[in-house]
Amino acid sequence: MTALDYRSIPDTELERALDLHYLVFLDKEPDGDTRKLHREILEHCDRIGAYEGDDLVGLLAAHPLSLSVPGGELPCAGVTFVSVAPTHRRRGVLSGMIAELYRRCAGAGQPLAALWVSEAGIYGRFGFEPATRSYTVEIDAEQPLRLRIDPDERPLRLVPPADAPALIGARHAAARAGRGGRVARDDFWWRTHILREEDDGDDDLTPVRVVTLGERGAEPAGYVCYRTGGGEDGSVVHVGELEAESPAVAAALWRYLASIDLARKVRAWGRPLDDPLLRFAADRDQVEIVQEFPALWLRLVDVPAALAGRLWSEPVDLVLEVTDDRLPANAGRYRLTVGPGGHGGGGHPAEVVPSDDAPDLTLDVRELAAGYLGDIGVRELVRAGLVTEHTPGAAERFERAARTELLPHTTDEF
Ligand SMILES: CC(=O)SCCNC(=O)CCNC(=O)[C@H](O)C(C)(C)COP(=O)(O)OP(=O)(O)OC[C@H]1O[C@@H](n2cnc3c(N)ncnc32)[C@H](O)[C@@H]1OP(=O)(O)O
Repeated sequence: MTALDYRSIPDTELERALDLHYLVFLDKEPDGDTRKLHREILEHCDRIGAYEGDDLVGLLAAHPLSLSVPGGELPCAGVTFVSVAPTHRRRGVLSGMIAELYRRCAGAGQPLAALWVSEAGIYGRFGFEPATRSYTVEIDAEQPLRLRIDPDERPLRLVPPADAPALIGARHAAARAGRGGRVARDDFWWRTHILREEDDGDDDLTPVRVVTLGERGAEPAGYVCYRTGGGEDGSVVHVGELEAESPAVAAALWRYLASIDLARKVRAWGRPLDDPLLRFAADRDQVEIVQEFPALWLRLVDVPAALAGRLWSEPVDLVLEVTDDRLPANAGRYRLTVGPGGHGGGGHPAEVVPSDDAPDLTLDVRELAAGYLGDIGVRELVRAGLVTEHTPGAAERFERAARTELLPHTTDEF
C-alpha cells in the first residue's frame, strides 16, 4: 500500500466524500434532499481525509461542538461520518485519522472529543468510553396514563417546526445547563439534527411535531418533539425530546402523548436514567424501561484542561496517575486540587498541575472519561479492576467530588 496522507478534504471534494460514506455504510444513494443535507452538515465540519495518492480512502468529520460539563461547557470535537473504504480496512486508516484528529483538537483548543458509535468494539482503544447512558421507555397508550402527581393544566399548542427554535430554545438551554453531555444548539443544529423533515433512521415516520405547554405569548414551560408511525399493529408515538420546567409540566406532556388517538404505544428513545417520569408514573407495568444503552462516548484529549474545565461538588486533593497509550503527552501524574471556593452554588473550581508525588489513584484515560461527567462512580471501576486505589478512601473522595445532582445525558445524536 502506498503511504497514506492525512489532509483536509476541500469543499470541491465533498461529493467524493459522500460517495465513500454511502459505499461504506452500504446505503443506497439517498434522495436528493438527504444528500444535500449531508453535504451541508459536512460543510460545517472539519474534514480529515485519508488519501492514497489522489484517491480518498478514508473520511472522518468533526463538528465544532460546545459540550456541557458540570458547571460549564468546553469545546469538543463531535466526530461523525467515519468511513474507511472496504478495500483498505484493517490497515490503520482509522488509526491515522484519529491521530490527525487529536493533533487538530490540540491546535483548536478542544480538550474533549465525543462520538456515537456504530459498533461498541471500535473506539475504546482510542481512549473513548461511554460517558452518558440512556433508557428507552415505552408507555402503553391504549389506556390513559396513570400518574401519581397532578399535571399542569395550562394549554398545549402545536407549533410549526420552523418556529420552534425561537420558542423552545431557552427551555432547551435551561435543561442543558443542568446536565453534562449536552450539545449547544444554533439554528443550523436545530434544523439539521432535531427538526429535520425526514427522520434520520426511519423513512416511515411522519415529519417532526412540536407541542409546547404554556399560556400563549409566554415562554413555554415545556415542550415535546415527536414523530408518529412505524408500528406493526397500530401507530407508535416516537418521542425525540421532552423538556419541562417542573414535574407537573412533564406529567402533562406525557399524558398528552399517551392520549393521542390511534396510537397504541409511546416509545421514548434516549431518556435520562433519572427521568422523573419513572417515579411519578403510577403503574410501572404501563411505563416500562425496555432498554438501557451507552449514548455519548467521550475522550479526554487534554486531561488537565478537561479536569480544570468543570466544577466539582466537594473539595478534594488527590494525585491521579493517568495512562494513555494513544496520546503519551496526556499521560502522567496530575494533582487535582479542589478548594472550598465556589461559583454561586454551581460547584468548586479545580486546579490541576503535573505532580511527582505518589499517586492516590491510577487509571486509564478511558476510565477518566467514564466518570468525567458524573455518570459512573470511580469506586465501581475500582471494583471492576480498572482503577487502582493506592490510598484508602481516595476513590470515594474522587467520586464524591465528581458527582453531579442530575445525571449527565445526551439527546443529540450526530
Ligand atoms: C463516529 C462514527 O462515525 S461511527 C462509524 C464508524 N464507521 C463504520 O462503522 C463504517 C464501516 N467500517 C469502517 O469504515 C471501518 O471498518 C472502521 C472505520 C470501523 C475501521 O477502520 P480501519 O481503517 O479498518 O481501522 P484500523 O485499521 O485503523 O483499526 C484500528 C484498530 O481497530 C480495530 N477495529 C477496526 N474496526 C473494528 C470493528 N468494527 N470492531 C472491532 N475492532 C475494530 C482493528 O482491528 C485495529 O485494532 P488494533 O489497534 O488492535 O490493531
